[in-house]
Amino acid sequence: MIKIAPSILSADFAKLGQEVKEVEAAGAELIHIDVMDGHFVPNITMGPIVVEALRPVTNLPLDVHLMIENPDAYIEQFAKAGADYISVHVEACRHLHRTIQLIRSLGVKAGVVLNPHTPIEMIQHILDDVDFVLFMTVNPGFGGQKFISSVVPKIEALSKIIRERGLTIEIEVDGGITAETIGACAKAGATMFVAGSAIYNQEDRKKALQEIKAAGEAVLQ
Ligand SMILES: O=C(CO)[C@H](O)[C@H](O)COP(=O)(O)O
Ligand SMILES: [Fe+2]
Repeated sequence: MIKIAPSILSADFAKLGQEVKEVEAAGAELIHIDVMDGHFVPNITMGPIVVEALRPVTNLPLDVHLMIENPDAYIEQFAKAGADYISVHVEACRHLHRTIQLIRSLGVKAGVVLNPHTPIEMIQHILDDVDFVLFMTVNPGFGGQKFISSVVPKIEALSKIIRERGLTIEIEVDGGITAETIGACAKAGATMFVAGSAIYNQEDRKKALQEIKAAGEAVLQ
């Protein structure tokens, strides 16, 4: 089962509601919202008011990817705004266990994100407490970057640990996902895929989304 989460980072911000509705109609399973603060990453994007504005526009779960310092200070605002999934970077959290508990206490699915160079050992003691793990396959901060294939063995290794420990954690992949790159990640055990430029920068978004999903499902058959 492959879930596609279009990232609105590559959408037209002047008509965000329409852009979300379009990918929902095209078959998306989640809407991915990239929150950047200009500190943790060298870019500034959107905050809770955008999540709140989009909440009534779609029935899809809102997947909020926090690329910010001190996420604890903003998690409640994002939850109240309507986030269904919130993920935080292990590199940005001083007290990761506390942060994950905070997200869950608000009734939101909690995820931890690893940058391309961050080893999976960093999260082995939080696996009992998270709903999903997000692997960055680009350095966070911008859409439209090239997929970093050296992350794939990390996905494979985590999938094996999840299986061995009998956990029910979903694996999400974010960055440079296309019909060409999704297969290796799906084969490695990922089930949720963020795609920004590969959907929103295309003339026919529905066709682009369906091709990416089909390429992911093809390797599972
Ligand atoms: O978190 C992100 C960047 O930090 C984005 O979700 C990601 O880059 C999506 O864009 P694309 O599919 O174009 O790579
Ligand atoms: Fe993201």
